[in-house]
Amino acid sequence: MGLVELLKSHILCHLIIGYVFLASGLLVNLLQLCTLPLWWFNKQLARTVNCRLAYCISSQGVALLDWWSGTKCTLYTDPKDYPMYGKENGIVVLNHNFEVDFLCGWSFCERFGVLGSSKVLVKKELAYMPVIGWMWYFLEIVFCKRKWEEDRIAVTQSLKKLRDYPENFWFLLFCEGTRFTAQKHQISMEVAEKKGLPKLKHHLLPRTKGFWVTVQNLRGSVVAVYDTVLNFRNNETPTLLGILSGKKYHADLYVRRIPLESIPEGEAECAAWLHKLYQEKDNFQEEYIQTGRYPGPIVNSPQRPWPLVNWLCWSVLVLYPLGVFLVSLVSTGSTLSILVSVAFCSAASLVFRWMIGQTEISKGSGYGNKGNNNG
Ligand SMILES: CC/C=C\C/C=C\C/C=C\C/C=C\C/C=C\C/C=C\CCC(=O)SCCNC(=O)CCNC(=O)[C@H](O)C(C)(C)COP(=O)(O)OP(=O)(O)OC[C@H]1O[C@@H](n2cnc3c(N)ncnc32)[C@H](O)[C@@H]1OP(=O)(O)O
Ligand SMILES: CCCCCCCCCCCCCCCC(=O)OC[C@@H](O)COP(=O)(O)O
Repeated sequence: MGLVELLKSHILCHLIIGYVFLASGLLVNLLQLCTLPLWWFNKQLARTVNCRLAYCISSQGVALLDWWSGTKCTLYTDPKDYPMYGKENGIVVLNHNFEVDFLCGWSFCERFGVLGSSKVLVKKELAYMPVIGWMWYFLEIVFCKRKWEEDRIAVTQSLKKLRDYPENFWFLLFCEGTRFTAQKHQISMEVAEKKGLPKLKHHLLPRTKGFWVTVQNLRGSVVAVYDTVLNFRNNETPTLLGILSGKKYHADLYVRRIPLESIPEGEAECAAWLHKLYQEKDNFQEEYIQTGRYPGPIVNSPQRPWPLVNWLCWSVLVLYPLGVFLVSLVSTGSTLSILVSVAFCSAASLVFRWMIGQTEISKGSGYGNKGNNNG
């Protein structure tokens, strides 16, 4: 292990990264709160400002993936569709097998200039997470309880609000509704059998209601569905802790652009369309496993320097006062103030570790397991 690798895996570096993320993130959350009065007299300006502020937070995740760990993300897509990416609104349908799939998604959003405005249908539990969850509230992210009877009205209302969004956005849908585990897969295939649907080898059976309601409510403002499949080379299953420790991975993303007008309007027809899409996704996944690649060519989608610039700026801004504070604490501080500071830092590290824990599949929800939500 070289010196740089050793340094990247050192806990002190992780604590510094965590501190920069939490301190800058909470500061941005505070700035977002200050934009509230703006919503009353210029809503579109408030939305644009919030997209820029959100970029300050989510691009730190991209900097960590692209610049700190050096993870590469390769894009397979039709070159004639490439110029449309980032220039139109799209619904992204992605497989949900990896703990860092959201970071790879963010990395692609960044490359196409839609990171600040990116949207997702996300489980309600994440709304309460400091920094990210609070940022999402101001971005008008759509939250769901994964209970259709309770979600139907709230999700529809949130989607309708996005119709006049002033920035281009990608709306991410993990239609499987939860991360893939062997047990959830077995249960969902029992459901597939009961419904007379073909079995999927690499995906859970998609939940169709969220997709249908999204397509219905965003018709006219969203132009296409991006069917996407994500995998990592060498059968790796990356973790956020691995990335934080500087471990380099190689992601391959397949993107297929499907015009929205080709998707049926009726609920049953739309659900059948989605089931067929997942059968095709399953075939792309199988092809990747067998050959190490997807159909179609690789298209170069270069990284931009802005996440790194953003990260460095925030680091200077929040590390300088910390340095000044620590020096004065050591030189003039009482034992009590030193103890209080140590306790505060320990609490902040625990919060950061808890946030990382939210990405871990082993700590995932029981949604989709037997006896839990229609399982
Ligand atoms: C060029 C590059 C392009 C792209 C780059 C890629 C990506 C970048 C894009 C954007 C990035 C943006 C942000 C990313 C950042 C962070 C996001 C991170 C993660 C958060 C994600 C989550 O939180 S996922 C969890 C929440 N989301 C969802 O659940 C969505 C899917 N779910 C639905 O749509 C659901 O329908 C619902 C949530 C709306 C409602 O849930 P409910 O459980 O009530 O669902 P249903 O009513 O649909 O389910 C009941 C039906 O399902 C059948 N059933 C029963 N058991 C099962 C089972 N085990 N598996 C499958 N189906 C089952 C049941 O029989 C019912 O059938 P019906 O026939 O009656 O419908
Ligand atoms: C320097 C920057 C550091 C960035 C690190 C950010 C810290 C962690 C942020 C956590 C962001 C939360 C996103 C995780 C989302 C996720 O993957 O949710 C899973 C859900 O889909 C399904 O849940 P489940 O049913 O439990 O599988």
